[in-house]
Amino acid sequence: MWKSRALATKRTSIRRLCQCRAMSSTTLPRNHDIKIVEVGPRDGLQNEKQYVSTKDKIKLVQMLADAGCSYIEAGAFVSPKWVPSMANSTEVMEGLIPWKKSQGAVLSCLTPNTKGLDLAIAAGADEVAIFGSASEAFSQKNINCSIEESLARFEQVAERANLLKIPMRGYVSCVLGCPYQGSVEASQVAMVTEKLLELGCHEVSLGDTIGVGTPKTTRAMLEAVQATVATENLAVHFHDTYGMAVANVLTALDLGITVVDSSVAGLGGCPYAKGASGNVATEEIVYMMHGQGLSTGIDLDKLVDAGDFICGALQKGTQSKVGRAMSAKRI
Ligand SMILES: CC(C)(COP(=O)([O-])OP(=O)([O-])OC[C@H]1O[C@@H](n2cnc3c(N)ncnc32)[C@H](O)[C@@H]1OP(=O)([O-])[O-])[C@@H](O)C(=O)NCCC(=O)NCCSC(=O)C[C@@](C)(O)CC(=O)[O-]
Repeated sequence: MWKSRALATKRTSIRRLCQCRAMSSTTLPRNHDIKIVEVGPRDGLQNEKQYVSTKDKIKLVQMLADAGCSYIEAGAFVSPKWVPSMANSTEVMEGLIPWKKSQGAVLSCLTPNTKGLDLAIAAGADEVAIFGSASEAFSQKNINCSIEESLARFEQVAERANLLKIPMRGYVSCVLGCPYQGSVEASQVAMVTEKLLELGCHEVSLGDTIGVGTPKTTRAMLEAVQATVATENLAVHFHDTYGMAVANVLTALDLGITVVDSSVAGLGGCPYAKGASGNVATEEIVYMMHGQGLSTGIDLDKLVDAGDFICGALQKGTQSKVGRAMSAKRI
């Protein structure tokens, strides 16, 4: 009984994955089974106390692209008073322009308002991202306005981005819990996701900002969102605070979601979510996906090199178990 149910679930997941591959090829060019959005240079570094120079950020992006990362979130055009570590995003993006001409990687940046959008465009961003929240309290702390006000701000960003044909991604934070208000309703996650898609986002990334989700809560939340939103427009973004991130990614994959955000060396954390640890490490996701027979386009050895490089610059060890294991083997 259990076995046949498990088999039926597996078949449904594979069918969903195939449908998803077929659909995504009509929206965005995809050469691989899994699209990994490498968020290390932004989400990974935004919370670091240690100053990371423009030169080192540029080198990190280049090493990630060389490892095969084709989608890299390289910076954030947010208030430098709120997030000082992203203050050199213009210099980073501009420094990458000569190199970018010969590369296929899409470089994106966070843009909370039209001021951020203008700066991102001027600096040569290929894609921008607006970021909302499913939690009212987190929205106030993170971007200093209510959810409703944030959507009005994003409407202005979207109007201009759509006019200029700049692809726009959306984020919904706190999809499985909020550091300030506790539980978050899945219906609220679905509502904000739908609004961001209506504004023209090609993809919305669902963020477990404080990493409290388990496979069970992840499944329930994703199924609630999938009831109103097409699977091919969804991405997942897990922080690994309680060590559940890889299991949660696998749950999302089982539900047909093939876009995953992750951060090299498991860097990261959110300045507005105390105690939240880094994003799931890209090394872990690549290792797992390749082990599942799914392609990512990423060379794990070169990815580990990129992780070693940035950890050296930060003078700290990697948070990636795969990274640690592979480095130990090399020695
Ligand atoms: C949204 C604002 C700007 C509102 O901030 P505000 O203070 O309400 O905005 P304001 O319009 O009153 O402006 C205040 C000052 O900021 C400046 N300003 C205004 N906009 C910009 C801009 N775009 N770039 C640079 N400067 C800007 C503006 O010019 C002014 O400068 P002043 O006149 O005082 O010198 C602010 O709250 C902010 O920057 N917040 C940063 C939030 C952030 O970056 N959080 C971390 C990323 S989100 C996240 O981590 C979650 C995610 C995406 O990873 C998913 C997940 O994990 O769940």
